[in-house]
Amino acid sequence: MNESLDHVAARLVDGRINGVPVEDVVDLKRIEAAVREILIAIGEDPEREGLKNTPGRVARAYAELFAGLRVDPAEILKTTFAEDHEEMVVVRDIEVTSFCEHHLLPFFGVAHIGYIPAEHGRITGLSKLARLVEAYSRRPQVQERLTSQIADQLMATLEPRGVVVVVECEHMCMSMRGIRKVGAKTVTSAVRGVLQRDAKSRAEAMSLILGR
Ligand SMILES: Nc1nc2c(ncn2[C@@H]2O[C@H](COP(=O)(O)OP(=O)(O)OP(=O)(O)O)[C@@H](O)[C@H]2O)c(=O)[nH]1
Ligand SMILES: [Zn+2]
Repeated sequence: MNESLDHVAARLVDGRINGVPVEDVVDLKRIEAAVREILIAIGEDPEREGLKNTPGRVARAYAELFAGLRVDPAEILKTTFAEDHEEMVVVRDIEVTSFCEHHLLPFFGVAHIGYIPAEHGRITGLSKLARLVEAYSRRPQVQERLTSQIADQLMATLEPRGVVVVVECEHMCMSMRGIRKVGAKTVTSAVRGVLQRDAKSRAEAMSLILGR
């Protein structure tokens, strides 16, 4: 299987995800067999008209939904620009759709990312922040890890003065089943560098991020 997809806005087009054949992204046959087994186990008939093509569909959907596992997030941040901007850059409301690794049910919401470039440092293209979110969310996840992985990758690759990441999501495993609390939002944050040390900068970052 391919180690890496060249970018992450994973979409299945003509049997390919970002140009990579779908069978190189996941083991389609294995997923198909497993889904067929699940259908039998829940008491369904996998041969009936409506379900006949379901194992194949699920396999192709999983290739798209878990494509982040084949992406090297450091690659995404390779294109940078030298810029003397030593103030906060914030991209707010980046859509998140991911899968809780405990139940393989979706969680979804938004991520907000802020960073302060280093003195005479480098900035990244704004879309790369959203691509980073995609790379880490298109895999089995927990929200806390998603949040800290984004922050840590930005620190490691861009070497900024500070980073803050806030993720707000609703988890289907809490609303569709189990405790069944629809609308409960989980908010996680990861703060790194100067923003961790300096309460005033952190407060400014948070007010920009939360838009209040
Ligand atoms: N910390 C954290 N927990 C999560 C996340 N997604 C799902 N969970 C929780 O993972 C836990 C798994 O708990 P278990 O007791 O092993 O599983 P369960 O019996 O299905 O739990 P219930 O959901 O309480 O019915 C649940 O409390 C979920 O709410 C996440 O992103 N972060
Ligand atoms: Zn869950």
